[in-house]
Amino acid sequence: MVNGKTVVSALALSAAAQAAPYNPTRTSKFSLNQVAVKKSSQPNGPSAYARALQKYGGSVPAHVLSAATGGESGSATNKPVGGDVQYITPVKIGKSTVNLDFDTGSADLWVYTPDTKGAGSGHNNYDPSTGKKLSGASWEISYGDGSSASGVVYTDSVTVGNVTATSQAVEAATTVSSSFASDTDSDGLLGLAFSSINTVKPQSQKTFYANVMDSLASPVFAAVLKHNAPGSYDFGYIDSSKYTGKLAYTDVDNSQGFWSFTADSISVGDSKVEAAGASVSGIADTGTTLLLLDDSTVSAYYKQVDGAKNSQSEGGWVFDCSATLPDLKVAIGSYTATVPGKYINYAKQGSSCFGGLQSAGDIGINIFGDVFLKSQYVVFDAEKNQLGFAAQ
Ligand SMILES: Cc1noc(C)c1CN(C)Cc1cc2n(n1)CCN(c1cc(N)ncn1)C2
Repeated sequence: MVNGKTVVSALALSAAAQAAPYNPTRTSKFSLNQVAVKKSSQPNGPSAYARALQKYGGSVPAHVLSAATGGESGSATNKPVGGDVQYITPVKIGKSTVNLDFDTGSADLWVYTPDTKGAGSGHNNYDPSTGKKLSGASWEISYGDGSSASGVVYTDSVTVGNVTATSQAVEAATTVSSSFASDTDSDGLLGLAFSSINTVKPQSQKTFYANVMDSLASPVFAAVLKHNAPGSYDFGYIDSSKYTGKLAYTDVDNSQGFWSFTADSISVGDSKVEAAGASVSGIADTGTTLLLLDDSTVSAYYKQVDGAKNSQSEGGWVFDCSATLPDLKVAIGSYTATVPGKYINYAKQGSSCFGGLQSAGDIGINIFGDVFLKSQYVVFDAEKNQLGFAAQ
């Protein structure tokens, strides 16, 4: 998680495995929900076609949806790397294709170029020859784990799935910290937080989502992160084939630039673990690997795990790898999001296993990172300022 002023810590394990070369995006066929296919008095073939497909539960190809609504939509496949440490998605920028970490906790789209110092080899570079230099502009960002990057800015065409921002600010790194330089799984980040925390100076720039929102069939995107399996980022539509039950919507507080929401309670098994009756606010953050909650909630959770201990030497809560971990239930209005206990057995670490639920420490806010998000289909809606959750 990042905000313009301070850096917040996000525990993450970087056991980054080498990412296999990554095949390009395919737009996916999908069944439609929530995207009104306009009925009109004038004949509209694509609308009639989309409605017919929908009527019988068929999937509506993105190009048909586009023609029917006049709006863009598309889906890009993401892939977990390093043991669910991060999720990378192919993005076309100008004539380059790079694999980016989509991050709903920050608002800068930054990439490597051949001029990036210390980046070494192993990254796909953006070739800025297709871009237009944003004269006098610079950026500098630091993240929760102390990693950082900085550089200059171009504008260029950026395509995710088959959705294109024609003049997107592309932040070219001249310097990156060592943890990025050695992370050959990721060629940079694509920020999906609110543009208010974009770090470009003297004039902050809009995120990819902010730039395409008005051209989308529906002004939303959805994050589908999975445990150890490919998922997707869907732009401009909601794909009801990717979740069960109904989407539960909740208000977003974007005053700090984040997708911040409030959970009414958190329970382990049948007992509530947060201070009785206290609600729990936090941010939906695809760029943070783990689920970070307040100390008391985390302690109460691991109290239910035999032998769990908060180890200084191991860097957090660890337990015997054979332990059975209880599910964690997050009540959001009348909906309960359930994080399976097995997701909280995050990774083997020495003779123990390291918890996917850890203390948020002195961050001051809770971070619903990938360990939480990979149990949910999450709709991000900046027009209605709301988040939608449903079980994957
Ligand atoms: C990804 C990742 N996550 O943990 C590690 C380690 C990695 C890979 N690592 C070697 C390099 C790295 C570090 C970060 N990233 N990539 C992505 C952005 N980071 C965030 C985003 C955000 N919303 N909140 C906090 N940090 C920190």
